[in-house]
Amino acid sequence: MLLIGLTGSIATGKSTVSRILASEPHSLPIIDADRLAHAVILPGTPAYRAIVAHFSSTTPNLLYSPDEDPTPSPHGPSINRRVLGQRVFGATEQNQRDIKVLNGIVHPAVRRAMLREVVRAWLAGHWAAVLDVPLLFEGRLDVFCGVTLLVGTSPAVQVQRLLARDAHLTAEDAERRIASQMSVEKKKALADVVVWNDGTVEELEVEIGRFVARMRNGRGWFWTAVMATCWPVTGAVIVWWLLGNWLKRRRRDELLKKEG
Ligand SMILES: CC(C)(COP(=O)(O)OP(=O)(O)OC[C@H]1O[C@@H](n2cnc3c(N)ncnc32)[C@H](O)[C@@H]1O)[C@@H](O)C(=O)NCCC(=O)NCCS
Ligand SMILES: Nc1ncnc2c1ncn2[C@@H]1O[C@H](COP(=O)(O)OP(=O)(O)OP(=O)(O)O)[C@@H](O)[C@H]1O
Repeated sequence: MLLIGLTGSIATGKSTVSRILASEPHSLPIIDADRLAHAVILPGTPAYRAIVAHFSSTTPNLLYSPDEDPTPSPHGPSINRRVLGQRVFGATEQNQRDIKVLNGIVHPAVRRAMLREVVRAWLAGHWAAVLDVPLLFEGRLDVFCGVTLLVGTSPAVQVQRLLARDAHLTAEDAERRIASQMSVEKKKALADVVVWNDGTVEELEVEIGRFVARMRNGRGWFWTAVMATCWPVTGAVIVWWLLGNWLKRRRRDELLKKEG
């Protein structure tokens, strides 16, 4: 099964691309890291307890009051993600420390949940699955993907779409969220395929259709049959390919370092 690592900065169109890939004629399973990150911090989970223990005493209104809680639970009040986002996204040293702590709590749980969904997609016999992960390169999850697909927009379109979608964010909030991610230029250097999404959704659908066709054509029936029936070959190919991906990523990191 081909793992397609889908990434991009905030509001560049990952969910829109995911929707295209999930619907006819592609019908691919989508493993959405944002959705999983929300699920693993619900009341009663270990990540919830760790976040409350670390942030609640210094973050007013971190937890919803019972009458405002959008997802009431018998395990306790939900975390107000808007409030937590305001606490951790930003350029100050305190923000950097906070996001590190939050990532350290949430990311291992998300990775475990992702692995479970990948196995489920594979058992269901899909030819490919999409890992929709905003922090694919930052978390080095690209190493596990057969191909990485970056969705990009120009900065002006990105801010305009972000503010139109998330009306509660101010222009300053938007800039802070964008600033807490790797730059688009760097992501472009790390991605295998780049799709530019400054145009219409219809134009995006055509681009994605071309990308899927290329991926399908690249999968020879002979190797697919050998991999499906001969486990030692499958194991050897996976190890070989992981090593290749790791080396490719190292080369790209070195190039980026040289370019400063
Ligand atoms: C801070 C939180 C509570 C804010 O929740 P909120 O619902 O307001 O935003 P949401 O989760 O939908 O994220 C929107 C976008 O923000 C960006 N973003 C989210 N987390 C991070 C992060 N740790 N670093 C940089 N950008 C991030 C991504 O582009 C994401 O698509 C939430 O984003 C979170 O728990 N983040 C830490 C976990 C994480 O890294 N999630 C990203 C996928 S693993
Ligand atoms: N080509 C397009 N034309 C017009 N609007 C678009 C286009 N692509 C995406 N949008 C809109 O831009 C907003 C951001 O897109 P989307 O939610 O897909 O981005 P995202 O990368 O998944 O965001 P996030 O990082 O926050 O999860 C949405 O409101 C979406 O409907």
